[in-house]
Amino acid sequence: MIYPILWQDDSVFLIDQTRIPAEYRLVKIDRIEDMAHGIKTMIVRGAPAIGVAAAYGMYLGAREIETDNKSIFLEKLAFFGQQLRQTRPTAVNLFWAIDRMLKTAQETEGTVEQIKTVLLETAKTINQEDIQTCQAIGDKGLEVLPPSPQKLRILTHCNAGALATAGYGTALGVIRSAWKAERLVRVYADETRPRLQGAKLTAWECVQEGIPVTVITDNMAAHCMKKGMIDAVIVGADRIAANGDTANKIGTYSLALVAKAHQIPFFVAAPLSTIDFQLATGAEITIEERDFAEVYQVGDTVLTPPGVDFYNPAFDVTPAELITKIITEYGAVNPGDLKQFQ
Ligand SMILES: CSC[C@@H](O)[C@@H](O)C(=O)COP(=O)(O)O
Repeated sequence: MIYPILWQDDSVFLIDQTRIPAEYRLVKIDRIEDMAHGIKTMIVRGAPAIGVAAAYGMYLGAREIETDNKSIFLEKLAFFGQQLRQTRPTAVNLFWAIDRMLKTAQETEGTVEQIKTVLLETAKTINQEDIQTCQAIGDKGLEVLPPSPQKLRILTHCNAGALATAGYGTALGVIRSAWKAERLVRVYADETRPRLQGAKLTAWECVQEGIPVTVITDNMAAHCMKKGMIDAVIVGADRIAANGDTANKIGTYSLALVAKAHQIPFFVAAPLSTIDFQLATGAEITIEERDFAEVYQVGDTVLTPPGVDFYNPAFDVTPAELITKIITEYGAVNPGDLKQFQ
């Protein structure tokens, strides 16, 4: 099993996702600044993984605070929370984890040292819970996959796998469960421009587990569907509004449109911590815009002539009506029925 975030010898170790598949390297993180940098530069990425990393980041910040005074401690901890909140705006799990750590600190009785111990335990719990949640999503997802054909060909976008969570994955968790249940014949992985999480990370995870995987460029999906090569689409999510509108990696929306045009079921797999009930619709979701360099170059190779303008939104919002089911750890529901989880 792949675990992208490990707590060992009083430090956090992250699998450096900017290096895979060329190199498997662990980065040791001891300070909150380094965790904030790791999230911002995508050494760790994927909504649930960012949440788990932020939880450990809050503990790393907490242990740097030198005071016995609880009010001063809480004030400094809130400041560290602000630092982490500024790393990436779209994945709500980041904010969810920071808020949970702050609430735990506020509600814990005892000395500052005791609160620090409880915060470490809470970060470890968030880590463990996420692995169990993903396994539950995998099992629940299996129940709603199309009954035929027996062996499915599933298309996914970006990486919503073990690397994007504490382990097992959401969309790729359902795919893993389908593989174990002998309901899967092949994964089609969109390469996912501009950062190529599909070509690099999803393909790497599938190869690790011996799951047959075909990488296609993003603009091949409609063609593959028309040729009858795809039975279902499963993607992850970064933030889901109360009405089921779903922000996920850029390109997810067009994939949902072409799936609808070909009458192919389109599933979103995500934990409840990805649902933001404070937002009525997806129009309110903040979309991260990233460095233009991600668009104008691949590796060190510049693709475009000088004098060109660029636009680089990292996510888009798929309207709820294009989503067949949202698969959570408590079961799969119609996007309009999320309120039952509030
Ligand atoms: C289980 S991860 C779900 C999403 O976070 C994933 O699909 C995605 O869009 C990741 O984006 P990234 O920019 O790589 O963090």
